[in-house]
Amino acid sequence: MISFSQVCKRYPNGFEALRDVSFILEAGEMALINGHSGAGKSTLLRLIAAIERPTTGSIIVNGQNVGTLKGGAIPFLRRNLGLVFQDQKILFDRTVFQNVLLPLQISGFSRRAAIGRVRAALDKVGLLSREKAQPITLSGGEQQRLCIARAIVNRPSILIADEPTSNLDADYARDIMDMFKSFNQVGVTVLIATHDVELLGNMQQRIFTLSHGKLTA
Ligand SMILES: Nc1ncnc2c1ncn2[C@@H]1O[C@H](COP(=O)(O)OP(=O)(O)OP(=O)(O)O)[C@@H](O)[C@H]1O
Repeated sequence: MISFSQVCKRYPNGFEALRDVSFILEAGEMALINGHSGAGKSTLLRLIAAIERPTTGSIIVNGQNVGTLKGGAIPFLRRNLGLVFQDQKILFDRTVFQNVLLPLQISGFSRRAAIGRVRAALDKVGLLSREKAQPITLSGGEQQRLCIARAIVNRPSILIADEPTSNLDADYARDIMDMFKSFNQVGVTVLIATHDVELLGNMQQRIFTLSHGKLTA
């Protein structure tokens, strides 16, 4: 469950990116965050992952108060979060398999225990047959799938994605959205920021709209 209560985020330069934002996303729900460029979508997602801290208000993620979490507890919070953020670069000097293995190695899995999980994650995103490939040989849509495999390999209870369909054509974008829906259908809580209004037209999910840092719907 993700709960925001009267959250404000003011960056050090004084800019107020989020103002009095409150909402609850129940465990197992899926929602989209829509809004103009600069509306605060990425800021909201970064707060959930404790990449940024709220200035005021409280943010509860899986029962933990993320705003006051000590630095040492953050890796444990993130283990339960699958993050698909644009600044998480693919490692182009490693294979597809090795890219997905990395989060498990960081979590301390033995290679033997990790192999099955990596293959299961690649299978879910349709990239199992490309496990030995170099990421540079993947299409844009396949690279995005690789990022998703990397986000889900830890089997997180919450999946958060920032503009996961940007730069993809409509068919690929639909595929990626269908993938998120299928994760949600097996119980994962999913929150996706997108400004792709065309995509929103096809979605049955809850939609939060941000405008100049305020939740308007
Ligand atoms: N570290 C920062 N310091 C100062 N201002 C910031 C910082 N990060 C973001 N902002 C500002 O906060 C506002 C919200 O940014 P954010 O990236 O959350 O918007 P967004 O809705 O995700 O936009 P986009 O769709 O363009 O990615 C913007 O005006 C941005 O310039």
